[in-house]
Amino acid sequence: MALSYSANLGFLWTELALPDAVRAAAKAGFDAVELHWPYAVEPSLLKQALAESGLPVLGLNTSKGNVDAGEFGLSALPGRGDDARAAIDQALAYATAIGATAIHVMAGKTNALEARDTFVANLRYAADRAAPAGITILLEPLNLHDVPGYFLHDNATAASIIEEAGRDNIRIMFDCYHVGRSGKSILEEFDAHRERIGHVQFAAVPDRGEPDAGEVDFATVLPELAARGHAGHFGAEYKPRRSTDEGLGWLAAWR
Ligand SMILES: O=C(O)C(=O)[C@@H](O)CO
Ligand SMILES: [Mg+2]
Repeated sequence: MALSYSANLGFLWTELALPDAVRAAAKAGFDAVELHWPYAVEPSLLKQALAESGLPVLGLNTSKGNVDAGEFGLSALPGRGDDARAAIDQALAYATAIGATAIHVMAGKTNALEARDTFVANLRYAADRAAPAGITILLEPLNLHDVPGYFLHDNATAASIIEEAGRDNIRIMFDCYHVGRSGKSILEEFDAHRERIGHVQFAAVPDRGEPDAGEVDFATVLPELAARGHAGHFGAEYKPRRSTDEGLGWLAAWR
C-alpha cells in the first residue's frame, strides 16, 4: 500500500519563505503540506504557491499567545476566553483563505482546576464555527519533556475531552513522536484511539530528527498504522539534523 506524506513546513525548509517552502515540498515529492503558525505571510501568496504546486494544505495551529511570557496556546487557560476565541477565529479565517482542512487548537500550559472545562468550551466554539466550512478541529497531546506544563499530554485525556465536547468534527492529532517520547507504545496507543484520530505525525524518537534513525522503526510502523486503519497522510514533522534536502533519503526509500 502506497503511503501519502505531508511536509510540515513549521520544521522543514524553514530557511525559505513559506510559499517557496511549499514549492520545495512539491519538488521533493511530498503529497501535501501542513503548517504551524503562518500568520505573518499574506494568505494569497500561500494560496498561489499551493495552486501552482497542486498540493493540498492539511492544517495549521492556533496562536501560541504571548510567547515572551512563555505561553504555548490559549484554549485551556481559564480567564483567557476572549484571547482563545480570537485565536480560533484568526485560524479559521486563515484556513478558509488558503483552503486548509484542519485546525489544531492549542491547549496551552496550565494545571488550573478549570482547565478542562475551559478547553471543552473553547473546542465547542471552534468546532461549531469550523463545521460549516468542513474544517476539522484537532487537539494534540504534547510530551512533557518538550513542553513542560502543557495541559494536554496524553491521548486518553484527549479522547475523553472529545467525548465530553460532543462534536463530530473534533479529532486527535496523533503525533508518534510525542507518544514515543512519553515512553508509550505507538501501536497500542493508536489502536486504543483509532476511531478518534484525525491526523498522524512522526519524527525520530528521541531526538525529533529524520525518521529513518532513532528508537522507532518507522519504515515498518507507518505501514502498520495504515494497515490498522489510518487512511490519511502521514505528517513529517521533524527537525532536520542538517539541511532538509540532505535528510530526505527516507522519502525516496519508503515510496
Ligand atoms: O509540536 C508539535 O508536535 C506540533 O504538532 C506543533 O503543531 C505544535 O504543537
Ligand atoms: Mg505534532
